[in-house]
Amino acid sequence: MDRSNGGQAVLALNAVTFRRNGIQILDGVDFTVRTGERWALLGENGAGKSTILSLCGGLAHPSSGTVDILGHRVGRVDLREIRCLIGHVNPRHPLRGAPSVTEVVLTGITGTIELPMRWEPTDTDLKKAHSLITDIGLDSHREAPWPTLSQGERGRALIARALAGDPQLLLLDEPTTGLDLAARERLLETLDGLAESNVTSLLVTHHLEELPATTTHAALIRQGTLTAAGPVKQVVTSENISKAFDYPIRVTRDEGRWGARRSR
Ligand SMILES: Nc1ncnc2c1ncn2[C@@H]1O[C@H](COP(=O)(O)OP(=O)(O)OP(=O)(O)O)[C@@H](O)[C@H]1O
Repeated sequence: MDRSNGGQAVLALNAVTFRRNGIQILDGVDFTVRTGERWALLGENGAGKSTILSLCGGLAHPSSGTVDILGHRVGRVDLREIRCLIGHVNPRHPLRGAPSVTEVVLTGITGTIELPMRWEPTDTDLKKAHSLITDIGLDSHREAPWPTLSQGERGRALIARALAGDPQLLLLDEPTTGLDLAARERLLETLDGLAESNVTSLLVTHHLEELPATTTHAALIRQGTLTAAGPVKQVVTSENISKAFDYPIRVTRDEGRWGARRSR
């Protein structure tokens, strides 16, 4: 396994292409995410971000090239085995009925959308779920039914759900989309808090303002091709962002957080 830069490769994409219905969606995508790194994947609408995330989550196979997830080559192993090592935070998480926050978080342990019939959590499972709920600041909503939660509360509950499975990799698909200012800041605080436990993560977003301050690396994608990838300070620059979005943008950084304005 590749260990350069000190960390083990958690994700390695090499010369990845992805085609659907005769359309080339990804072309020659290369990047490696190592243990403890927190990556952001940025690009305009339709650039191919979600497609990369689904390859990284073992939800799709590349048309050519290779994808290695936690040392497993996609195509050579049962993808279900890989998926249980990954926490996938998807704001469009499909949920029926009205499970409580605790029940939703417990589904991170069972690896299912709903709690399996006749499955009972052990005391350890419950303690773990409750401790994660405390960590994300939802103690007072522990037994609240899902439909009554705000979008921000759901976002945080889904992060707790993803962590309940002790993932070796966390994938976050636009986790702050649609949140109000305070809810977004709370969620970013939660994500920054995860940095202390050295969780390896890959977060997809369109907006620089939605990058956690603890982001270590970034990849920029335009029309299915990476235009830059590497340490965040080198990648998230006015020049690189303007190129990726094909628009003149001035990038700012203040107290660790990024901002973007049209450059004049
Ligand atoms: N099954 C498919 N058949 C044809 N085209 C597809 C298919 N799936 C995705 N695409 C196209 O591939 C491109 C990349 O889609 P993807 O969802 O990965 O982009 P994205 O960067 O996540 O976009 P957004 O920011 O808008 O969510 C888009 O142009 C999309 O229309």
